[in-house]
Amino acid sequence: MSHVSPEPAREVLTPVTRAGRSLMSRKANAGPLLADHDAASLEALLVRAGGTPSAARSAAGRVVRHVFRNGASKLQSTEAGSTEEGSPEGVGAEGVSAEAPWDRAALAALGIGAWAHEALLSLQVGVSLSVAEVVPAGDATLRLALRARDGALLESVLIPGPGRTTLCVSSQVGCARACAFCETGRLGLTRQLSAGEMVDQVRIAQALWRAAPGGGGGGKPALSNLVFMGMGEPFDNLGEVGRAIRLLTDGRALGFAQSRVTVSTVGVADKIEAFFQGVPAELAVSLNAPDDARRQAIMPINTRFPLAVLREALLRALPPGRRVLFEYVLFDGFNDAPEDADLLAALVSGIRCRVNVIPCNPGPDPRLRPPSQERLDAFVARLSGLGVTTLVRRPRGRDVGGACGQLAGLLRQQAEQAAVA
Ligand SMILES: C[S@@+](CC[C@H](N)C(=O)[O-])C[C@H]1O[C@@H](n2cnc3c(N)ncnc32)[C@H](O)[C@@H]1O
Ligand code: SF4
Repeated sequence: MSHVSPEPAREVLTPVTRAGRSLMSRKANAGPLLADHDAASLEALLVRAGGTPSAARSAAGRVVRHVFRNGASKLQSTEAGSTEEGSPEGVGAEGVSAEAPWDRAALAALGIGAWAHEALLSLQVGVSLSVAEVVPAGDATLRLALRARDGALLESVLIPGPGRTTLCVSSQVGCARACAFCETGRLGLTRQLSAGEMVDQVRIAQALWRAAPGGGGGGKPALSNLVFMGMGEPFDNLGEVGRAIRLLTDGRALGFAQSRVTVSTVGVADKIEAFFQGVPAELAVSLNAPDDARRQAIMPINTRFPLAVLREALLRALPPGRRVLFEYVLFDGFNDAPEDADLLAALVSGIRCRVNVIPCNPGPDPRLRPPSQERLDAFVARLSGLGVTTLVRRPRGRDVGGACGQLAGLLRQQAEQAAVA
């Protein structure tokens, strides 16, 4: 558990670019968020405020139910069709408003004593992000550009499916890991997101989806699945990611099933054990190459954690009955030969897993292109033939820059405008 901090960070990690230059100030922020807490850290806060452990636990439980479960039904998107920066067709929202009442009377009505009121009312319960842009793709995917209280821009992607609706959540603004094929990696790291900012991506998406024609109760499946596969490397922000997921999966709060929440890591091997011990979610690991030489060429993380180290860490930490989802982005002529499927099968052998094969989306390096359908089919057939459970992840939202590895759009526009000015 050493990497999963029990307390919300009062100040996020120093925001720096890859060049080490400070980009963002959080001074403008209007105070700590209730959603930065899970029930356990809220309980600890209430003990510090003078409550007994049992009174604090009971009050924390009532508060998370009031704000995140009962309050969720009151969250609404406002002004459909109008956004801060434009009026996309279909779903649109200026913001998300009308949360649960939050004052002394509301707390008293919950049976929470006056001893806890000041500490609780110092926390903001409103959604901390505003909707900057909602961009619908041709395949019904929605790319959501969201603005934090300090002006930082981040993106989430809502992916409706026939049987389920999934939200792709960001864990950082940018990413420090610099994978050659990923637009987010090209940005460098701007700053960490807090747990509350991750929870608020979900709260906003839920409200927008409910308001969408046919969304939510209107016949389309409700938002039920979360994948931490948006901007950023979740294991580089594991304390906040863990706290967000504990709140998201708390039955009194947002109530997502652990089996429907997946965290994807680039392969930060020394945090895998902490993940399994402290985060109630499934694990995905991005492999993307079948040997060290090629992985190193496109993923700088491989220098620190080569494939053998990653494999060893997984074998050691994977709890009984659990399995890993391996992600393998397929690049034409680079890692998609039949012999590469053989190497990949050997790499994952002995690990309970599935492999998700992902045809590459256009990214920063024009030399990395998706394979032909024939090569994709041949690779999948070869891997499956070796006994590896293999699925193909079809690109969603590619036409609006919302597919895997493409999230960076608004941030890059902003940087380009700043360069011109
Ligand atoms: C954007 S990452 C975020 C999560 C985490 N940082 C990671 O790398 O696993 C989510 C997934 O997108 C994949 N990805 C990145 N760039 C891509 C691209 N251009 N085409 C297809 N998938 C890509 C990554 O390999 C990873 O499996
Ligand atoms: S693939 Fe993941 S780890 Fe690599 S740069 Fe993109 S977001 Fe970061």
